[in-house]
Amino acid sequence: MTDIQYYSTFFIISFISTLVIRSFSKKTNRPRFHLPPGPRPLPIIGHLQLITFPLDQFFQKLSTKYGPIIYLQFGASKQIIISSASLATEIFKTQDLAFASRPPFAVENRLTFVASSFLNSEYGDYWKFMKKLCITKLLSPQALEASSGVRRQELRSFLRKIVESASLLKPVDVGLELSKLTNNIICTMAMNTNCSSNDDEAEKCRKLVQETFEHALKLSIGDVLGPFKWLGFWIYGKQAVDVERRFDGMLENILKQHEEKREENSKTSQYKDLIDVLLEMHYDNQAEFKLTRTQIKSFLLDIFVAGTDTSANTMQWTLAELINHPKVFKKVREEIDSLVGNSRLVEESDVSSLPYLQAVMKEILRLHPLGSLIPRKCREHCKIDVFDIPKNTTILINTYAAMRDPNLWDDPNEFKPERFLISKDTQKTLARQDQMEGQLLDLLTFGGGRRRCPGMMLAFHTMSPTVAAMVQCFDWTPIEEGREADAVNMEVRKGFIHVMEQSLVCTPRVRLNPLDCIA
Ligand code: HEM
Repeated sequence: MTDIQYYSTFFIISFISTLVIRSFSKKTNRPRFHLPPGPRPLPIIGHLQLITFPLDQFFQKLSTKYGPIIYLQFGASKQIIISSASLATEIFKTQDLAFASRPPFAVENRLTFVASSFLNSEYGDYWKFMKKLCITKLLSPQALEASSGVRRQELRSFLRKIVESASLLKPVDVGLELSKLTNNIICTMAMNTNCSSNDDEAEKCRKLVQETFEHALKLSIGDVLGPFKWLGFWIYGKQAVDVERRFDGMLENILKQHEEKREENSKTSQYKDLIDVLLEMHYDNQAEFKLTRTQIKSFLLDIFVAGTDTSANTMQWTLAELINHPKVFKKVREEIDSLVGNSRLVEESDVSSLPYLQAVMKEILRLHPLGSLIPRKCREHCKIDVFDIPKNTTILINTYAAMRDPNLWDDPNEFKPERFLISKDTQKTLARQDQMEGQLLDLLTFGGGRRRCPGMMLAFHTMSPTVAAMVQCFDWTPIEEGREADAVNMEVRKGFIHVMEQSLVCTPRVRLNPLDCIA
């Protein structure tokens, strides 16, 4: 189904169904709330007819007219959109607990893994337990230190492939290769399976994660349909169930392989990977939380969905911006050369001594926040500014708009890494100073508060050395429609997340052969 067919179906079904809902609904004595402003809604469909894509840019445009907090209604789905850094900070810091849940996913009960997902879960004991597990076993500073060898090895495999293409003067689908790289890193970190030496299995996993993501977006049509949400499942559910079934099969195999080794390992006190720990919690009747097999699989799917294409797409944006800004590219390269020289490859441990590279990464995360609409649910009735936020309302925090706010950032749409090198006393406003404090930690790109992305440091440990190596070792010529182009097309895909319309394809030319530097 093409995008146009998809959106027309989406529109027609939501229109008909909300019409039906209306005709059956009775008038109730609902409390009167002082809701945020917004455009005048049409009966039944609300603001559906106004929507344009990309969605974050559509909300940004509305916010310039109606302000930083807007109330919108899409069919049966009602939401409040937040577009300023100060209101986002209020949600993430001052009222963090009240906004610590995610909105329910329309058809989650029909999809086993989605129903058990901790990423989408309500705030509560299950979420707390899974988040702790995720951090201690995978994302704590100690776990990241322990997995640095995995990232090093996978980065070298990635660079080898680029050198091969360069020697054949063959264009590389950089987006695809970066997606394989991050997938291999997460696969190996989570499952202790060397994915780059088992390309088929890793590729199967990567495609399944992508399909899961695409189907989840399509199924979100159910939110608009209210009580008729099953219609959304009726149209798209079959494919989603099929993806779940295939993912289940793949993970079941991996769990069985670990179970076979379990007995052996327990005698030899061998290193336990994440799956070993999860299986222990599955078999131990005394465990603090006895995990089901489905919860284990759902947890792994969460880690893949959250941790792979997020970093890959961000790196893709980075290389694209660097190609389009040759002076910045040159400056990053000079910084690396002066620190590292030309006889060894730049390493993860060098990044802390490369301030300009770090500024580039921050500027990319400001301009291109991948999940630019962060979904939260209000757990109790509360107020933002002077407006009522009724209990269970869905909130979308538009980090794309907040981080391009002209009141906070000079030339907000320009790629200017230097802004992150400015000393604190020359910053423009207090709000911005607050945002800059701790630099990495307060970038809204990773959300905030209890639900803030726990993978932020892993993302930096993966992205910074990869980008550094791509700049240190290669020159890149972008390819558009099969021909060399002067610049990369920076168009954003017309959808729900902030990704490039087309995967970045480039011809690499070796400048410093990484294979000569790799022992
Ligand atoms: C550039 C890369 C990444 C970006 C831009 C990103 C962004 C985000 C955002 C915006 C959220 C929602 C935060 C909120 O509600 O306040 C999130 C949640 C999450 N991220 Fe990331 N992320 C990235 C990489 C990663 C990585 C590498 C992992 C590692 C597995 C990861 C794991 C998670 C998890 C588990 C959650 C759910 C947290 C929860 O609901 O409690 N992310 N991420």
